[in-house]
Amino acid sequence: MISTVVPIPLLVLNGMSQRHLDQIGQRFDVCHAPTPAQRAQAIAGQGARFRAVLTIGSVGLTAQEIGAMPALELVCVLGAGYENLALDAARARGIALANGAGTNDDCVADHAFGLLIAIVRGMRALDRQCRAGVWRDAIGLPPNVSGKRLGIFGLGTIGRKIARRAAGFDMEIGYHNRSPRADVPHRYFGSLHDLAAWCDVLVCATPGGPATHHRVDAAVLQALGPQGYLVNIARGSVVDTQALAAALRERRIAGAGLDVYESEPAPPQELIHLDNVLLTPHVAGWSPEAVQASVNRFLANAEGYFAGRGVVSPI
Ligand SMILES: NC(=O)C1=CN([C@@H]2O[C@H](COP(=O)(O)OP(=O)(O)OC[C@H]3O[C@@H](n4cnc5c(N)ncnc54)[C@H](O)[C@@H]3O)[C@@H](O)[C@H]2O)C=CC1
Ligand SMILES: O=CC(=O)O
Repeated sequence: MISTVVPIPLLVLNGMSQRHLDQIGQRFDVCHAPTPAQRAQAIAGQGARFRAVLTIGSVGLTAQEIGAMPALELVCVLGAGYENLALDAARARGIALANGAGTNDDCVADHAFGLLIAIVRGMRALDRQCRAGVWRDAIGLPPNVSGKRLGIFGLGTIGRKIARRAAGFDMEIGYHNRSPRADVPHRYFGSLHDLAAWCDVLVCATPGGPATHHRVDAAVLQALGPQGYLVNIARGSVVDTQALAAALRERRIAGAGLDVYESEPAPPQELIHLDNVLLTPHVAGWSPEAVQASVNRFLANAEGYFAGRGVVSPI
């Protein structure tokens, strides 16, 4: 039987594999525009027909673009963050909003913990020294991870997954959120500065955006201290890059493991020559499993919305 249902026009702004575009294309009329030029051209030429947009946090969607799509009803982001999505403009239009909360949390928590272990145990330097024939007695021994104090800035979906992993290492766990959570046994700190002064490793797992901009500043790094480590899998904007580079250079903190940067899509020049920092290319939330789960969540959100049931994971 030939279907007479007309597929709904969907603008996809993020990079995506052909396999996933094909999966989405079975149900939607996909226009894939991952480069700035393609995006501008798609919105200028076909803006009037799109009823849905798929994007990611870093790529976002601006108020001006929303204004150029009069039929737009639904905006979804793959993954968790949505810091560059013009929420106010979308809400003012009554546009439904959804993200992929919880689709990549295990992947991010694994990655955060990988960075944590690698920086505390000094894996980067050990690897280099081992290849150069430097053996154990000639180096300073890196400390234990087990038993250390972990401070989590942003104890949400991902922060709690990091805490679960830390519990397996007998770490003491403290956290800072805007307010304490009733559903966790961990110690709450009303100030990020106090959390940093208490912990051995500070992990950032908050959203980006103005409310968290440069919350990890020179004073917080000073409180973390020369034996302290920083892990950032949240957003680059959460950490003041200049303050971090100075603290690492002057050994006012022991080390850092970073997945996200203010300067994406590249790490800052100030950091790349430093030995006490481990850098990964904003990949913490991206694994084949996590991407597939995010695509499936997008389909559940979009199909739910267009079937009149509403989205599964609203923003
Ligand atoms: N590096 C990567 O590949 C990935 C990074 N992320 C980042 O992780 C973030 C967190 O994701 P989820 O845990 O799913 O979000 P979530 O919303 O479940 O948790 C965020 C937590 O941060 C806290 N928070 C928010 N604003 C705050 C503020 N101003 N001060 C103190 N605490 C605040 C919230 O209370 C909440 O507990 C995302 O928004 C995204 O930016 C997420 C996935 C992958
Ligand atoms: O950065 C990735 C996300 O899921 O947010």
